Amino acid sequence: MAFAPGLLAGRRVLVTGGGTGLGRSMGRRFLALGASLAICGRRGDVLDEAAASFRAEFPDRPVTTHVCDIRDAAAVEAMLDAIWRDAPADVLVNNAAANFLAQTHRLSPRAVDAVLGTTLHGAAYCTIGCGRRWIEAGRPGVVLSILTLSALQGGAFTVPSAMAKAGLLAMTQSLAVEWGPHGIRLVAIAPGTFPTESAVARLRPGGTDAEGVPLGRNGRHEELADLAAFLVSDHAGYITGECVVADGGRRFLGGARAGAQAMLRWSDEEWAAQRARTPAR
Ligand SMILES: CCCCCCCCC/C=C/C(=O)SCCNC(=O)CCNC(=O)[C@H](O)C(C)(C)COP(=O)(O)OP(=O)(O)OC[C@H]1O[C@@H](n2cnc3c(N)ncnc32)[C@H](O)[C@@H]1OP(=O)(O)O
Ligand SMILES: NC(=O)C1=CN([C@@H]2O[C@H](COP(=O)(O)OP(=O)(O)OC[C@H]3O[C@@H](n4cnc5c(N)ncnc54)[C@H](OP(=O)(O)O)[C@@H]3O)[C@@H](O)[C@H]2O)C=CC1
Repeated sequence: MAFAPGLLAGRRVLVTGGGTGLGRSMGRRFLALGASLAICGRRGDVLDEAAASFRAEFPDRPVTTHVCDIRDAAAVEAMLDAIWRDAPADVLVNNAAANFLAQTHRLSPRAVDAVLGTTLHGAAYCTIGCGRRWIEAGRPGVVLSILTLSALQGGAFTVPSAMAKAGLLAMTQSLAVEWGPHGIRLVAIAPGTFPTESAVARLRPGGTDAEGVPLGRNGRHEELADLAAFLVSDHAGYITGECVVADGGRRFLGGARAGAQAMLRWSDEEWAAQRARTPAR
């Protein structure tokens, strides 16, 4: 571990989508650094399994689970009320997101809403709900949003996701100003490829080789977790409104997202096959 073990001692962190993938890896690192953790998602069994694994590894660290569809603003408020009843959260990590590969001209309104509803609206509800509580109580706070490279450079075939993540970047920059006087920091990470079961199935039909990555490999979960821990800690106390890219240099090799060049030539059959192998959730 790269940091002093007590780096996040006494901090209460809420990670949306913290039962799987990168959210789970970040949550684990926050616990290891002394934080207590709340995780949310739509599937209670997934959250319970993650919490059991956390408790087995960190028996003295509090972990709570919250079944919550963040697309539902009232459900987000109810979750935040439940968390605050124990004690106020200090850190929010906007990690939950929805995404799939699709040709944009074929997206239905419901498909657009499915992505924007979670990735943009859900993160906005969580951020505003935490910010309002912090400001009313005169408490500081930190919001870390997990973006993607497409927030910075567009993302063909994942257009609603790119739109949503770009919106979160605008939120980060805007609220850094508006909420700065209240001692609230907003920071973001734009990860390159950090393989997770869900993202591989949805977004990398051809596998996860590191083509187009100057450093020659994909990201490791512990590298993202280290960066997240630093950014939410007091060591990053003068950083706000900033987005840190962790992509092994991929952004500088060319514009198109890895894989998009081949997708430009996919047939209708190949798109149908990709749709068929994309898990519903
Ligand atoms: C390592 C890797 C590096 C990857 C490197 C690149 C990284 C990119 C950065 C982003 C990464 C991520 O976000 S990774 C995170 C990915 N994780 C997730 O997506 C988890 C959550 N996702 C989900 O729950 C589902 O996939 C999702 C469809 C979004 C929502 O599920 P719901 O049950 O709410 O919705 P559904 O009822 O199934 O579908 C709603 C509508 O969307 C349509 N729809 C559903 N799937 C569709 C599809 N594939 N193509 C077109 N349209 C689709 C349906 O037909 C519906 O429209 P109608 O037919 O009109 O009714
Ligand atoms: N993996 C990668 O290479 C990259 C990932 N990212 C970003 O990292 C983050 C995590 O991605 P990753 O770990 O790969 O993917 P996952 O699919 O594993 O993570 C998404 C999590 O969000 C939860 N979630 C989805 N929709 C909702 C909702 N409506 N309400 C509440 N929770 C929801 C899911 O749980 P449930 O389904 O139970 O609700 C799941 O736990 C995302 O923001 C993604 O955009 C960015 C760039 C690259």
